Amino acid sequence: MSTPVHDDPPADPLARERAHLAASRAALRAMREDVESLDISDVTANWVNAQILERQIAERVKALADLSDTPLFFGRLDYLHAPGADRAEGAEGERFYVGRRHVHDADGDPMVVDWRAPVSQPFYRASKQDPMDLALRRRFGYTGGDLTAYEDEHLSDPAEAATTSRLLQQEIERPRVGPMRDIVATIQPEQDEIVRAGLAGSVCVQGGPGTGKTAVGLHRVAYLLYAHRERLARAGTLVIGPNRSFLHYIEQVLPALGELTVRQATVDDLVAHVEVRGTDDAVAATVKGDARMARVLRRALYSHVTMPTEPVVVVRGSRRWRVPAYELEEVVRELLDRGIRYGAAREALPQRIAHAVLVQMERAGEAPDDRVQNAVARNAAVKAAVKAVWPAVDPAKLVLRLLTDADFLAEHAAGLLDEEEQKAILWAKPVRSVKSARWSAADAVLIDEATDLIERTHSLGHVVLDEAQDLSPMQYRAVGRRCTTGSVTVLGDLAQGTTPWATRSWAEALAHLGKEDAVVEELTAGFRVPTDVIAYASRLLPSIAPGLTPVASIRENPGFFEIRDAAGTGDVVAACRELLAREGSLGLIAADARLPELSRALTEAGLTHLSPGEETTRETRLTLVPASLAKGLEYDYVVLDEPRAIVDGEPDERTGLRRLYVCLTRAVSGLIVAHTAPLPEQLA
Ligand SMILES: Nc1ncnc2c1ncn2[C@@H]1O[C@H](COP(=O)(O)OP(=O)(O)OP(=O)(O)O)[C@@H](O)[C@H]1O
Repeated sequence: MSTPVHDDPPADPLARERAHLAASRAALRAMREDVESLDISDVTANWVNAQILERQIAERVKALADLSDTPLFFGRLDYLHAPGADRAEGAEGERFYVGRRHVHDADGDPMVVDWRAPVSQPFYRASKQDPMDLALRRRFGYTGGDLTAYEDEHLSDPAEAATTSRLLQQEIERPRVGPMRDIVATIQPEQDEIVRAGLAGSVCVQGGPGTGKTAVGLHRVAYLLYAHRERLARAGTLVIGPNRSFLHYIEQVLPALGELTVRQATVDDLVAHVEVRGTDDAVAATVKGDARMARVLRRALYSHVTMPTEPVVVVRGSRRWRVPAYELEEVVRELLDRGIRYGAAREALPQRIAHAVLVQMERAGEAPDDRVQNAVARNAAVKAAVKAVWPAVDPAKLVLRLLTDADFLAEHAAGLLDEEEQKAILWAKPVRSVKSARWSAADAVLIDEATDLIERTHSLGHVVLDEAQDLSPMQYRAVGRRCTTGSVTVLGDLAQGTTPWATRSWAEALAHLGKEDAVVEELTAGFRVPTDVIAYASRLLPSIAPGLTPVASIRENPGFFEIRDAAGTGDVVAACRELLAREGSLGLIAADARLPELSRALTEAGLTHLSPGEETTRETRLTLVPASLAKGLEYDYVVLDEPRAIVDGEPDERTGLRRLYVCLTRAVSGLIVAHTAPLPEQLA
């Protein structure tokens, strides 16, 4: 519950602010009605244009919807001086209401300015040290859709001491239900710097659990789309997350910020050239994910190029033109040296050979034009030469051959992969075709690399890569080639890496991405996990990521934290029931292998439960979460079942402890750790 934090002076400023809210709502309604009533019959000459325009109008109407549960503005800024015309959306005013979207009155004067506009920036960044020309920053508190409170900071008044905002604190401590929500009203200065970093540069954020990495990444996309709308509309933006349930969890944040066009995908989605039906053991997957594989693939691909030994003889009319083998070789070498894609060079080769023929024709006194050159390039003899020298290669077949033909692999992996490594990735059984092969996720990444060697991958304007620490070098390369001409925001936590190939340093990761010049920022203020819980989980840090700064929780509510001896699943179910009596969502997190037993126990006890990615509602607030899917998610309360089993579920102790660190850091308001087996020594 928000309460007025301010004693209302007689003029009742709260009533005035409410009046501004009502007027802004009316103005937004008028803006929407304007768009709805647009008559496009005069301006559209044809049906296609009309369809496009209608769709744009429908989207605009949607963007102008007044969502009753999200406040139209959450802050007010009173400048000491009117901001310069170059900086402001409405330069003549000195007072601005900051909200999710721009609203103007009938004269076009701003009633609410977009949080992403330059004039809104001091709302997030101004401080007593640097008031940014603000006389007043006002935050609003809402109950339901009603404006019920406000809180002032007179940043330029030397007599007023700096305070922590109560409304901000209440917002951070609010219980969580359902999917992730936006944080526009409470973005912190260090977060805002990342959100508003320029489009040209890449940014890498290292941050412990709950420091807002995902939130920052999503708000950064929304900001970039605002600041560079046209460029990004052309080039496209993409958010990459670790799995479906995570993407479901975050998918509503951008639409809530008015951004409907951003694609969200997993790395597996990006490289889906073949159907993935197989798996690799850890050793094979690690070798396949190693950056050395890129060189193996390049060598294997270019082994198809052979130097010509025969001349090309082109017959035209009564004349024969002969390009000798040594001259063809020069052409091929020049194409190899230029470093263009395999496929592009293959396409250029016929024209190069034709050019050599044309030079001879000219020497013989003929005056051939472009049409002749094109005809020569299509000549059967030229085509046959190209096929022999620079054959077409199918990327999946190339990878298939490397994984099934020991000699072929040995030839191209020589000096790169040792014998053991080669053996690890060779398929045990012969495979007949690309279709029948049981491709693994790592294989699909290899095919993607080969595809890119042949044909350049389309590059986007901006890519946000979340939970990056789990990517293999080859996966980083796959992401990197999707933003060669754009920039990337990399978000991750080295302590939460749970793959055998997990990232050891951000410098290494950025090199694989091809973004060595990215700035690495660190976030250490924790918004999710209560102090006692994060302190407990941080005991694992020296074993899982020595050198990382532990997260400092900024939650004031100490939360609820208990470690219990459990006699069996009955006690785990009892702990769930106990926490369900409180407000908010509940996650029961357990080792993957323990899920069937726990699911049965919950059902028998009459507790309906969901799977991660399914939306919690007021009626069903319990989700049964396998440890392997807990990453990135959060619940108001968590019951953590049997830590030892979570550690033992992983191939090695360090990965196990990292998985446990992830699971321990999902709770917002409270955590019960229920164990029968002894706890790992770091936590005992
Ligand atoms: N400035 C903020 N104001 C209010 N809430 C915030 C703020 N920053 C982050 N949060 C909240 O803290 C929680 C954790 O944020 P988020 O999931 O982005 O963290 P993360 O760093 O990605 O965590 P993890 O590493 O565990 O995936 C979310 O509920 C988010 O909304």
